[in-house]
Amino acid sequence: MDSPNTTPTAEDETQLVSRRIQRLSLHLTPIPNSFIRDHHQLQLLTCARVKLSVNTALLSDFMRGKHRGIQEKVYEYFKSRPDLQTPVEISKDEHRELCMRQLLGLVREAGVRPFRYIVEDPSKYFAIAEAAGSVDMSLGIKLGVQYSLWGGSVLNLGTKKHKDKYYDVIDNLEYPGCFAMTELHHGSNVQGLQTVATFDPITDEFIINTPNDGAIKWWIGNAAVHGKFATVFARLLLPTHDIKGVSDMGVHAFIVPIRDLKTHQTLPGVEIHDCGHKVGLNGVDNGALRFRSVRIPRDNLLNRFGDVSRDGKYTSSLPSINKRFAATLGELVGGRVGLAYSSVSVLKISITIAIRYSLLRQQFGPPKQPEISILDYQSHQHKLMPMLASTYAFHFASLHLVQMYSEMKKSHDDQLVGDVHSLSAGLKAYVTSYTAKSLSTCREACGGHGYAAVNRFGSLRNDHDIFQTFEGDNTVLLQQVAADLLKQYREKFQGGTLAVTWNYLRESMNTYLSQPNPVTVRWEGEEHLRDPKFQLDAFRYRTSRLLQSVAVRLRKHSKTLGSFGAWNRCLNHLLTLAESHIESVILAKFIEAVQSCPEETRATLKLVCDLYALDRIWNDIGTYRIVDYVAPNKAKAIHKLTEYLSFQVRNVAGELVDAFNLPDHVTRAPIAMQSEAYSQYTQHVGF
Ligand SMILES: Cc1cc2nc3c(=O)[nH]c(=O)nc-3n(C[C@H](O)[C@H](O)[C@H](O)COP(=O)(O)OP(=O)(O)OC[C@H]3O[C@@H](n4cnc5c(N)ncnc54)[C@H](O)[C@@H]3O)c2cc1C
Repeated sequence: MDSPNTTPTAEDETQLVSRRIQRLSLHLTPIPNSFIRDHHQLQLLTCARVKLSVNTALLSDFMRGKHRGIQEKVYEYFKSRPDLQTPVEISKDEHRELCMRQLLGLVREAGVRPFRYIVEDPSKYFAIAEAAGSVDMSLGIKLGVQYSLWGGSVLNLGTKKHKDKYYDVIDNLEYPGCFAMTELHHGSNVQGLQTVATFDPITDEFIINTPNDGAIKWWIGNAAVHGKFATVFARLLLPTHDIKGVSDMGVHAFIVPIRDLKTHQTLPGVEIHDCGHKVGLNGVDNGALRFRSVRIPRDNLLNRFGDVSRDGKYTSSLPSINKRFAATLGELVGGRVGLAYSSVSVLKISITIAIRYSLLRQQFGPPKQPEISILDYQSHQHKLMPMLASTYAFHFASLHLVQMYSEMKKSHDDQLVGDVHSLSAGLKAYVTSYTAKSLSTCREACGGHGYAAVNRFGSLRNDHDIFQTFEGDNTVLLQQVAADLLKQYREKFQGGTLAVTWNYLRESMNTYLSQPNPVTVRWEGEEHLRDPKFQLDAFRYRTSRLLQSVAVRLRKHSKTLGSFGAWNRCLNHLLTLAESHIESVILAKFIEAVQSCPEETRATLKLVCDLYALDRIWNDIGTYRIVDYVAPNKAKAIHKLTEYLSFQVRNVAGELVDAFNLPDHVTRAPIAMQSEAYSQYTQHVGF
């Protein structure tokens, strides 16, 4: 056995190390868990750079996706225009103007036209938005407000007449616009919006009105400075001849001009204020809007899901207010898809900086020996390696989401629409929460130098933080996932079909809900623990248990508390269920990527995937232990193997971040310019 029972001598250790290197060079030959002893590990790390050989170029090719070309065009454009790069210190007003110039430059000078891809090829649109966000997150969001929110609402909620009138001027930025949904009193609860649009049959116009201060549109991107138009979400009111006088048809979207096209003066009846300096994203001009009987032509109703005729009759292909509301919001999921995708990109930048610096930075070491790299500390590996594995996992999952979204845009298949809705909500919530926490961990992993603004963690963290809230608050979105799972669960027992993402529930619910096999719960061999079937089964088992148990609890509590109260009583359980499900979807996509990647990259990706899976299982080991899905010896083996895999990933961490293929002028942090050691950093402060 490799694992000695007595304390090894220095000679034993050296032999041990050299045998180990031989074995590891044979691409991850399984090694008994007992091999790793804490006191050995530092020795191993300091004596040898044990390394799996990584084909970085091939891995990078596999990762880069089909739209890398247009992303490089974005990067190159900004590299060629240093005057358009955002300086570390900049005032709010300057940042807003710069951000607008960046967008104009990208669209008009570099000829990158995102708008056409919103419908034609969404994956290309997301690739452009991601690259723009890597240049400056404010730019990515401003671009998103213009094209995905304002432009997307016109294309997706309007009809041909709107497209004919607005397409070109949105595309070329002649008409910068806003998406005005949120109000002071209502953000997540969109059905509670109070702004009204009352039809006036005499003049054939809608009258847009803010009935009280709570209905002031708040946080509206592009409103404070640049916007000329806004898509305003308001309750459509039709005059009736009964005692009520009006009939409320629910929330609809209207195009409302807010500034004069020539003079840029605010139009009569519109009052605009600046939401002011924010925690981050100060390149985006968020504003508040109040409307005082602003008249717009009837044609300005975005009438794809509901229309009003000249004589004030309402028509819709959808039978109820709820269905129309769902269809309207359903068209807006693209924003969530984009945020999930861009959040992965932020995580890539952040982990790249942290890992490059952690490889460079040396602190302490064994007596009379050189100092070691901080990434050689087990604690550092524990902070950063599962995060690196998660970044890879999220990369594949978000690509899958983008693919599904693109298919949905083409086919409009009902089942796919439901699936994309849930998955985009879940992934957006899960990934953005994870990235937000990771940004702080990365900063801390870089010590004091991580705190220098030039090294980017501050702005990345501040700019990204709101990703957890806009386009749907994460806690609210996860509830949508849980609600969908419960719906699918009920349908399953009524013999209905399941959407693609939940298919595993039908296939294996019964297996998962039976008692765990008393033999396999004790299996602790590395081969078993690294078997994707074991890993995926463990994830799905947890989701199935959570789903079944919450369904029982909801039924019980709703008898006394009603459905709203019961939901609230089980809320934490529901959120855990949603996260668990999303984790299992992420793992399934990662396993597929391992299976489909080029042969030469498989060992590397399999290693990273195993770390992702086992780290997540270990994080939730209590759940598995409570139901005896995992016996104590197996739990211990999982823990040891997770640490060992972290160590193995550390040995290829540099190559793994290189495979993200982020040029230095995109990562920008001087501490991440590994080839030049500290020279960029010292130059930055004036040496
Ligand atoms: C920088 C920025 C830019 C924005 N841009 C735009 C824009 O261009 N256009 C636009 O229309 N809007 C925009 N928004 C608004 C944004 O979409 C909303 O902030 C978001 O939808 C959340 O709404 P809220 O702020 O009212 O939070 P709330 O809904 O009040 O939520 C507050 C807290 O309550 C919790 N909570 C709420 N409901 C529940 C529930 N059912 N269960 C459990 N917990 C709950 C949430 O988790 C959250 O922690 C922007 C916001 C910001 C900050």
